[in-house]
Amino acid sequence: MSSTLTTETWGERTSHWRDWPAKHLAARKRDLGLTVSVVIPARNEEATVGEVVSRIARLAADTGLVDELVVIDSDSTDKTSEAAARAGATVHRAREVAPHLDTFPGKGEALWKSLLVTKGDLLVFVDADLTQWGPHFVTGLLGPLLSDEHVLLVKGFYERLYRGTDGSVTADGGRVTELVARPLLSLWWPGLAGIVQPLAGEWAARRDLMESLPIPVGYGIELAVLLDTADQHGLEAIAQVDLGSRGHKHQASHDLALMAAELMLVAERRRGRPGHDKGEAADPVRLHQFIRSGHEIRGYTRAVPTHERPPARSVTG
Ligand SMILES: O=c1ccn([C@@H]2O[C@H](COP(=O)(O)OP(=O)(O)O[C@H]3O[C@H](CO)[C@@H](O)[C@H](O)[C@H]3O)[C@@H](O)[C@H]2O)c(=O)[nH]1
Ligand SMILES: O=C(O)[C@H](O)COP(=O)(O)O
Repeated sequence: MSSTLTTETWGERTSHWRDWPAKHLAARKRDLGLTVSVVIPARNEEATVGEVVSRIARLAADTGLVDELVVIDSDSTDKTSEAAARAGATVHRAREVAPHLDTFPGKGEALWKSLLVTKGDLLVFVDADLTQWGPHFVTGLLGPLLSDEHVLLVKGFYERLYRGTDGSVTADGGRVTELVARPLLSLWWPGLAGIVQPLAGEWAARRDLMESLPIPVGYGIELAVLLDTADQHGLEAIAQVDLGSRGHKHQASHDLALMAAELMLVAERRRGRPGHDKGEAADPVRLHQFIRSGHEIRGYTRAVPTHERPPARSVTG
């Protein structure tokens, strides 16, 4: 089945997960002699991480497509590590990986640390808070990497389900994608505007690529990797795959504002603001927010994570 996306630039680099049967991929992987690591970053995801791990572990056992299944516990205060290990993952705590390199909170940090403890030639990233998804996310993302050596980065895309507080489900998810990422790309990187889910937490990349890029420690990682890959390797290095539908645990809009600020910072740096080169820590950036309490409006600020890790290859030698 082909994807229905027909934009001129992206049409030919867009596929559907059904285009990539697991059996064919496993044979191709064997022929190429490549190994695959699936990495799941998780902070306080004890409710969902076990199911995500166990379904991918089953795919690994059934197909031989996954050589390593790793959860990076990102400073969880619940039983995420235990649930992930019980379900069959190898678990590392982000702060305990290469402790001499210090530690930062954040998803980007978890994925950067994963580069120091995994071995796969191909890396597949899957979020731990998924509620609607399937192991076809993994096979779909591997398809373009196993079929075309010029592809370095594969982004998943899907219908974004949104579960309201009353339990109703609509296709209105992806608030930061719609309100920040898409406008940023359309204004400043129109060549990338055909990426359907630029912030997708489900994506795959070659290790060589990942080890060559600076990685923002927070939620800027997806946008940074997309922009830097396009900048250094061209749009030909990027493919995307239709993965169907995806549901996940939602953050409050108020918290997503921090993510939005992180994305704007990543974009601003890559637009070349003087004195804010890639990978350089900026001055502290604070997000100003307000809470109403009775008749009072109270202002407060939160720190926006600004740090970017250097390319992993610079610390692994
Ligand atoms: O400090 C953190 C925060 C999150 N996570 C994990 O990262 C994944 C995604 O985090 P989540 O808070 O669910 O992000 P979303 O609100 O869903 O944000 C979307 O947009 C982000 C910005 O591009 C992407 O990083 C996410 O993967 C994508 O789902 C989950 O498994 C989290 O447990 C960590 O490991 N450490
Ligand atoms: O991609 C996004 O915009 C964020 O993950 C938020 O998604 P949500 O609005 O579906 O929670």
